[in-house]
Amino acid sequence: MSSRVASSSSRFLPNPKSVAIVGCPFRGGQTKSGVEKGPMHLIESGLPQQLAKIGWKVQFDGELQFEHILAEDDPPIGNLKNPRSVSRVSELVAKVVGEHAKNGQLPLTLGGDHSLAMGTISGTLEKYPDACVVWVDAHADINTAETSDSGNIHGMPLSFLLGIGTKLKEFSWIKPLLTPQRLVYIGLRDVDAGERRILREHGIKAFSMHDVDKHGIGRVVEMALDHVNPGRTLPIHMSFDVDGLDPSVTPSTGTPVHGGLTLREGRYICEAIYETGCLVALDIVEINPSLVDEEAAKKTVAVGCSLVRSALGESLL
Ligand SMILES: NC(=[NH2+])NCCC[C@H](N)C(=O)O
Ligand SMILES: [Mn+2]
Ligand SMILES: [Mn+2]
Repeated sequence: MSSRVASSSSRFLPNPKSVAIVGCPFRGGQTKSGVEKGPMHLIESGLPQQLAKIGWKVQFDGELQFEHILAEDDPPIGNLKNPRSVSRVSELVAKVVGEHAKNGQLPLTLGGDHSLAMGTISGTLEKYPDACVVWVDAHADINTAETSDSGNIHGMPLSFLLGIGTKLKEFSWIKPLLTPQRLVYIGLRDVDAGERRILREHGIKAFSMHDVDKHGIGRVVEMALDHVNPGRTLPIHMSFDVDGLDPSVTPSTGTPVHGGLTLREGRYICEAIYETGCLVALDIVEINPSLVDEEAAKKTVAVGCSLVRSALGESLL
């Protein structure tokens, strides 16, 4: 079994295994405070040491500093909240993630809210223009300024990456390099009406919780990969929103939705992606330690760490 992993893992995984942790204490893509504390909780609960223990060389130089680039005056554009801050932070994240990828490291981005994926995926596509995206989430995060009811940009990163919706000069740094065939979802169960339309019109493949119940997680991951990465030859960026898991597993998150993935299903997704040997970047986002009691926050952080370890090969040693 280890030889299977070793042979396939050489395709894109850095050798020796080297991960660069990008801590992003950012909350401007949504309105609840606390999600900016997610990265430090993951770090302080021992994530770097855990990754070192499973054979990774870990670089972590402290969290990214955003204060100096946050817009002092950031009125909504249309209904978009904090648009300039979201844009500037993501642009910085894109640079940092892109540089780590070019250095041959696997960038591991700790959020922060999911608007950061505009940056992380842009950074990945700089180095790997043909990368595909596996998006694990309760939500589709593909609203445009026109379809979003909330105006929260964490519900929109994919529309920017795909170049769907009105172009805004504030976000003109984003190259819409992602194509609808290179994106696949797992775990969806709270998709807005406008988002359904977008998914349908662009033929974007999504595996909802209904599909997980019907086929089982093993088959769902296989079908998802067959869709975006049929020969397992393309690099994979996995963007994991912890609200993809059931709130009983990850209670401490800003937009929980019942009926989600079990802990094992979440970890299985991560293990299966690792097993392809194609993982080049990983995001873990939307842990908000301030929303529930301390015990539930701790539990959510511990689950976040376990997802990362699974995606970096812990269970397949
Ligand atoms: N990354 C997230 N948790 N996104 C939640 C998005 C919820 C809703 N669809 C919205 O646009 O506001
Ligand atoms: Mn979500
Ligand atoms: Mn999300």
